[in-house]
Amino acid sequence: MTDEDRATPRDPRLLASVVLDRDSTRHHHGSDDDGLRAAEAALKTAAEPEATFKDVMSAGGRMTLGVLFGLALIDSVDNAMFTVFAPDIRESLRISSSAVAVVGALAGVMVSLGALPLGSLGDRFRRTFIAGLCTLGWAVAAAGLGLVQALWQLVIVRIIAGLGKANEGPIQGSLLADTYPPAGRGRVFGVHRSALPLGIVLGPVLAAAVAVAVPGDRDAWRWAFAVLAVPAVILALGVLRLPEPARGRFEQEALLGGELPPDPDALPVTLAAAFARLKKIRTFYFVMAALGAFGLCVTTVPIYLSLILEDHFGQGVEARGMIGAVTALGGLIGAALGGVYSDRLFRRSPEACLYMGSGALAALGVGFGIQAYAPNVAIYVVVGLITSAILFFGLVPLTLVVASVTPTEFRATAFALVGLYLALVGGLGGALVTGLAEESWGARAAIAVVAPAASVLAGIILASSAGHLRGDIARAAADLLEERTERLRLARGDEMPLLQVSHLDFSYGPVQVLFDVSLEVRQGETLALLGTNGAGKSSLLRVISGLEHADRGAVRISGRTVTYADPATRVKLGIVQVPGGRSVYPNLSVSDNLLIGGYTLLGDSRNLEQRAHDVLERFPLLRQRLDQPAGTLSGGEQQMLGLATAMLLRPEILLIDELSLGLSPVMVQEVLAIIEGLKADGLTMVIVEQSVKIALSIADRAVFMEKGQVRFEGPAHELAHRDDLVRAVFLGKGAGA
Ligand SMILES: Nc1ncnc2c1ncn2[C@@H]1O[C@H](COP(=O)(O)OP(=O)(O)OP(=O)(O)O)[C@@H](O)[C@H]1O
Repeated sequence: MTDEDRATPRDPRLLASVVLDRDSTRHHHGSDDDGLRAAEAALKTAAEPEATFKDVMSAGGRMTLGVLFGLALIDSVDNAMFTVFAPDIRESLRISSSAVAVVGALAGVMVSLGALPLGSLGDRFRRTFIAGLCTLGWAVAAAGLGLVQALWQLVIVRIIAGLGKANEGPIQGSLLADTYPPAGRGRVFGVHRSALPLGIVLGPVLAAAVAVAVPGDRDAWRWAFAVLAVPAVILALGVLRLPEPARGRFEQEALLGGELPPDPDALPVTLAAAFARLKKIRTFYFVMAALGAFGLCVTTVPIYLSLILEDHFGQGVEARGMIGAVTALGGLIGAALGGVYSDRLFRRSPEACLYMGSGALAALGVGFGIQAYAPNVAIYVVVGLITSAILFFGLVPLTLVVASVTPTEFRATAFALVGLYLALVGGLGGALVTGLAEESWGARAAIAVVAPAASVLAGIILASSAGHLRGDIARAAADLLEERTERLRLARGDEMPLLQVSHLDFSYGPVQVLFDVSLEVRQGETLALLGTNGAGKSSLLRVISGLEHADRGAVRISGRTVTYADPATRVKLGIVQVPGGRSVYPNLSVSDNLLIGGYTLLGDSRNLEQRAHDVLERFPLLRQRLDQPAGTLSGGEQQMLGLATAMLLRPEILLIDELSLGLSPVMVQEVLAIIEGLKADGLTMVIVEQSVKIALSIADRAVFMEKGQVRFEGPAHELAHRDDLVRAVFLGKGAGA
């Protein structure tokens, strides 16, 4: 037993509570806690005993991997066949070589473009349905390819084919992660990835077989693609019948001892919220940066390597295809070894698995550099076999690392981003950099410079994320545990706070302004949010109402998690914010302001007139000015109009920023009278207010914030006696309240 084992409990649930405790200690003391990382490493090993591939298959069933492998294989075969048949397609359709090349690249571009929307859909809807539909579309495109007569038709079918293929990374990746236990995921990803090199080998074989079957036919390629449509349809039907696993089920079982019951009220994750969260997962951020750099090397360099085969070794199209197929065999071996070793290393230590990936990334570019200067074809092929093996050996652990640090709610989006960075960021950059280098120095020197530089840089970036890996895994685990605690509270029928903010971190770009903020507001309560200048009060309100997205933590309304929901959804659930300052359409009349404000936020005109009529009962002053342009209202009247518009939305909880800012004392009294009326009617409110006196006169409870942290929370009358805090607000504002 190692020291690490002794220092951390073996029971996953106990471990997760260690994680939570240590995480909160880290927040309070502001220090990074090594113990947290050690705990999470043990969590991984404790939760998952070593499993044979047979165990892994019996846990998830062979069907899912079999069908998804089949899908990946026909995708790859299709690509390979398109390359092989490119000259025939060119002749049949009487189009130029460059047109065929552009169309050939089109499918790849569509894979990149389609991945993100598909990933986002995959985080919301049945992934088996999406994958099935994409494959059916793909099958239609393959059959259609056999029928095309003109370039534009070719473009359309290849666009459809590319979109169909785009499900592979995000949808199939996340399905695999949720179907097979983490202890065997490396091997599962390895098998799935090996479909790509296998397709490169089989594509030319199938093409040759069809050419033999239809001898002398210039249109043999049409038959080849039509043939491919048959297994595609069968696989599409197969994927539609696959079981849809719950998202994150293995993580839940390991940590919580069972799956969380499905949440029928779960709200869709918005892309913006997923991005905000993902970019704050440091390991993920580093992986993306590394892949951007790696893409410089891996997307365009192989094309220049192929040019070298022609220019320096005089190899024609067929020979080049053959060499491509032979070197792809290395990829098969690499993917298999990558799967076995990444599982083994991850079990031992997640960092080791990461280093395996970074070492492979770095080695690949060096391998390409050597391949570019191969003295003859034989050495070129041998080095090509090795580089192909290294590539697939390195991609598997990366997938495993990404799966382990990303929240399971948007793992498909995370997988989509991986592909996007590699292909678009790296690919476009690679085309530019390698192209410029090739023009100046020739293909060989360009490869020898660009490929090692980019891939060693990628390896270094990736390796330097190792220090964050355990902490990121631990935080993903802790978030899951916290979600479970809240769901249990809800299921038990405990009285839930109307608003709950839990362990919230938030940053503007690199600058963090909220640190582990937690607070609760009960039904009917008025909470004053006080604090020094720049303490983060407005930012907190913006995160609650969804105008900004948290780096970490949760926002719930009546126990329902809205953390990843968009502002409009939150408005519909009753979270309504009255923005600070003058927030009216100045050229529109007061009544139009009300109606438009209500319409844009509600998205329809549901009884708006009636609602406006009801709301105006409270705002007699506005009623007298209904036809007056809002811009001509005084500051206080505009503040009232903002309040009235918010009330039109029938909020469950009203968030008011800077209630009395810039108002005359008389106007303050009028606004306060309205707020008191709302309070008497039982409306729940959070009020950010500069004046402690005003705030404490209407609030039941107060929260005092300083430098992004909650310093005091308690009954309003208690805060009135905390001279230190009250003085801080006075001093912070510099003016009396
Ligand atoms: N859009 C923004 N971009 C970058 N930084 C911002 C942005 N808005 C606010 N900040 C910074 O975030 C921190 C918190 O600001 P916030 O407005 O939330 O504080 P506050 O408590 O409402 O302050 P005040 O009472 O002075 O309005 C401040 O340091 C501020 O400079």
